[in-house]
Amino acid sequence: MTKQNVVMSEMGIAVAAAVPASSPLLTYPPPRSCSAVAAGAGGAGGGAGGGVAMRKKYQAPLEFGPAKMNPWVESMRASSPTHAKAAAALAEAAAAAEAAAPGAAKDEYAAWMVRHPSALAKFDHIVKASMGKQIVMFLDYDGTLSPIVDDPDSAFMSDQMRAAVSDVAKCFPTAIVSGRCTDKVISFVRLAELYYAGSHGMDITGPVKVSKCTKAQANEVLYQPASEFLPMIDEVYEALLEKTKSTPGAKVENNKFCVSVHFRCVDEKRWSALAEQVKSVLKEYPKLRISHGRKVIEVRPTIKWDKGKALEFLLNTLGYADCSDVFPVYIGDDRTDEDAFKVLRDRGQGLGILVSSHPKETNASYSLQEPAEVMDFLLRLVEWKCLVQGLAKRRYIGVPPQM
Ligand SMILES: O=P(O)(O)OC[C@H]1O[C@H](O[C@H]2O[C@H](CO)[C@@H](O)[C@H](O)[C@H]2O)[C@H](O)[C@@H](O)[C@@H]1O
Repeated sequence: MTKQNVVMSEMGIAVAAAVPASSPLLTYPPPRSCSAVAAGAGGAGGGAGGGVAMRKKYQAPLEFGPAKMNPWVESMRASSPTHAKAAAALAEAAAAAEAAAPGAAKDEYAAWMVRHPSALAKFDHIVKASMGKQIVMFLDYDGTLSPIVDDPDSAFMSDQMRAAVSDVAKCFPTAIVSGRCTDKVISFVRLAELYYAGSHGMDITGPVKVSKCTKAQANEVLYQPASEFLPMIDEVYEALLEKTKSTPGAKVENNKFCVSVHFRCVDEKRWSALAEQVKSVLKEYPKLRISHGRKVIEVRPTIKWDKGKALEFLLNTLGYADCSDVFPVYIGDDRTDEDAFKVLRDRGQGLGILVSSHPKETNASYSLQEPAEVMDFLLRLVEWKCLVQGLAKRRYIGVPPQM
């Protein structure tokens, strides 16, 4: 097996301590009002951190000479947990901060956990809220089903995770929603029975259908709202490849309806320069915009379409438009997943679960620390569903439930 440099999930907690309480505030997403706090975590579709703005922690000031740090880089850093390589230095800084303000980071984490409790700890509460409703599962891929690694082409999910997702899909309609192109994410997940919404929801396919004539198997294409952008995306991909090839470690990934420019393996001193390279290419493409992810800048069409819209499209496709008896559960780790969390919050339906081991401003109601916890949560859902179904069957055939 290829040895991968997996991002350390526990870094978040350690690094949290490294930032003084006076550090500046995060501007994304904008702080919400106190009324949103009142909706609180734990409620179906309930809100997240509310008006309490999170500090912009984990961010040692970057030295880029006299020039100001590129705002794209700043924004990307805000959503990128620290890499294992920086662990030693940050642990040291964390210890120093802990000495300066003992317990501050722990207190902040504890306060965040009150607003975004563990979906495992609150499992009974969650399934109770879903009673009498159809659960529909939405799962992000990178950082949710697979660990974050240096090489995007090697972000494989484990066989155990695949089995858990397969079991979940037997119990509930299930979709994978990813920034990657649909073909790539299908090749990683390898489960024919799922819906896939790749390219940040711009390429939606249904479960595999077998053609009667040719016996060929293919995922049925359901919606591609950005198809007119295909030639432009190919062109900008080539331009970005050319422009960034001088930056060691930079990687450009063609995700069909969008392009990712990876910063993960680039020396942080070069991040601003790389962001400038991307910016200079995009000047020629006013119909494209950017979003940020975990050490990645994503280039995509300016159309009003995102993971939240994809979630709504899939609910409609599954026949749950305007239904009150559906309970969508969306699990994701990244900033682009916030669009989906927000849709659920605004609809007051189901719930969002953020995968993060450190405090982050989010529209999700609950949290899970890492993909391993996501797997536990999925397995518990399956177990619960089997139990409920078993009890229902016994009731139907008149067998008394066993104690
Ligand atoms: O929506 P997602 O499924 O979470 O996809 C978002 C991006 O994920 C991938 O990049 C991230 O994971 C890589 C592998 O662990 C990591 O090297 C990179 O730093 C992360 O940003 C994917 O490669 C991107 O194309 C997706 O947009």
